[in-house]
Amino acid sequence: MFLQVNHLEKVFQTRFSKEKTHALSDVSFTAEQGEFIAIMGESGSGKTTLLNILATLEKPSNGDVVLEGRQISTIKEAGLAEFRRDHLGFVFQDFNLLDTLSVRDNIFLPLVLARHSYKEMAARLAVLAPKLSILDLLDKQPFELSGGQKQRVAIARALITNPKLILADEPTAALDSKNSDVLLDLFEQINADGQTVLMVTHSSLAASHASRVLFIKDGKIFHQLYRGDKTPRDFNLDIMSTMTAILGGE
Ligand SMILES: Nc1ncnc2c1ncn2[C@@H]1O[C@H](COP(=O)(O)OP(=O)(O)OP(=O)(O)O)[C@@H](O)[C@H]1O
Repeated sequence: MFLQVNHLEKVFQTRFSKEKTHALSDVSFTAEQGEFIAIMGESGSGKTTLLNILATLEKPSNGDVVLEGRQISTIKEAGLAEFRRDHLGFVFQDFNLLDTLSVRDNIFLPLVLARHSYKEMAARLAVLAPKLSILDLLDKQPFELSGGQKQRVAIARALITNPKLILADEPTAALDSKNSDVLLDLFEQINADGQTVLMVTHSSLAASHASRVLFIKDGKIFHQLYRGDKTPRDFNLDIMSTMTAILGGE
């Protein structure tokens, strides 16, 4: 099994108050390599917390995550940056591009940190840039780009290391429908190449491109839907009715 998430629990307690928040109470699921999974649930249901635990940015209060046989909570603090760099790709809502670097150097950054040669970086970018339609943006600075362009650059940066697991938090939130479609098509293509995508989204339209949708409610997996041979349009209707059931408290 590529990814196993076992009984994750996360309790937040702020230093100044005794009040505890159970962000996750018991989340378990598994994922095969090459799946495209969307995670949905109402605001505050724990989606970002789940993604942050998978990203090794937060530690669970209980439970564990096993990625390709490796229990990620046992990785020492000193090894975490390297683990993230070598195994994970991140696509977040705020693009986190560095304005002092060109677009090309922003994309190369993870590979520079991993000490890859310029030749190798250029070869990988030559494959990715046309797919993301960013060839003519490479010499610009991030502040010269539109939101959709920045997002595509951030995606190139996430993909350039060829990560097996891509974690995306609301990747279409800042995009118009055309750019959202480009991004979602790309995620579908990535899956065909064997990479696994886990995407948190509020958009049923975005989720309808996934092969499976997990719904979180009260800190647990409330329901899951498989796309099967449904078109995104039909799958979208199923997703919307499940969301209505969750919001309606049925
Ligand atoms: N660092 C933190 N300290 C304390 N409480 C937190 C922290 N991070 C999240 N929480 C709480 O945990 C719960 C789950 O938050 P989380 O951000 O995971 O939800 P979400 O489903 O991603 O929400 P949204 O859809 O609004 O982004 C919320 O009640 C939130 O207030």
